[in-house]
Amino acid sequence: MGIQIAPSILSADFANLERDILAVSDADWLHVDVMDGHFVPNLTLGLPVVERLAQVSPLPLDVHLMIDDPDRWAPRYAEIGATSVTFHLEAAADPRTIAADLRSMGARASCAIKPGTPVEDVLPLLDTLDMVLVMTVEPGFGGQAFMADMMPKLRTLRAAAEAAGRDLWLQADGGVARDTIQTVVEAGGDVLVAGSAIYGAADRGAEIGALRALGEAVHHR
Ligand SMILES: O=C(CO)[C@@H](O)[C@H](O)COP(=O)(O)O
Repeated sequence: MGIQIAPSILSADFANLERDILAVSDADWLHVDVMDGHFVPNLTLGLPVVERLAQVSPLPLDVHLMIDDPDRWAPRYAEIGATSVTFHLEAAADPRTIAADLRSMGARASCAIKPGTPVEDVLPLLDTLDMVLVMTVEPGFGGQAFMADMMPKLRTLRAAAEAAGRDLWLQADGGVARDTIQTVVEAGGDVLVAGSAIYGAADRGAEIGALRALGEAVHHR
């Protein structure tokens, strides 16, 4: 499996989402941050908008739910066409059932952990998951500084997946840019979310290409 570049539309122009989605069509996945103003101190978009994004996006939709009660809402995002649905472990009442529901609907089941959540908390769930998202900033906002001290979590997860013979996707989200992407890939990350790095670039396609080349140069799986 090669690395996947996933532009985060949190850094796009929300008045021109279709235009800004088409501007990153050289990427692999489209990362959509759903925030509810409760689980995180920011509010973005919800089901009706994501449903339309799924219809206009040429890329598979990678939905990151930063919301309370993912047990109720996560399957709804699979229903409207998300390819991956990530829920936060800290918000989930029954993560195994959420993951099973997502898989039964044909979506990739993914669980995220915030910087303060120990990686050990997600390890018992790996058999139910297709991806784990390691937050490399506090969730809520784009443009924050990358937390290199999250890399041991990626290493632990990659080692656990390999020991179990699993092709687990490992996503890193927050502060991923040209100067940090190789650190993430070396630690075992293979799905790289980048918001400000891509949307802040004058040529978004070129930035995606540059990030991919840097990541591929150190990717050994
Ligand atoms: O989930 C989040 C923030 O909570 C991210 O997806 C951000 O959108 C990443 O933005 P950058 O750090 O790449 O600017």
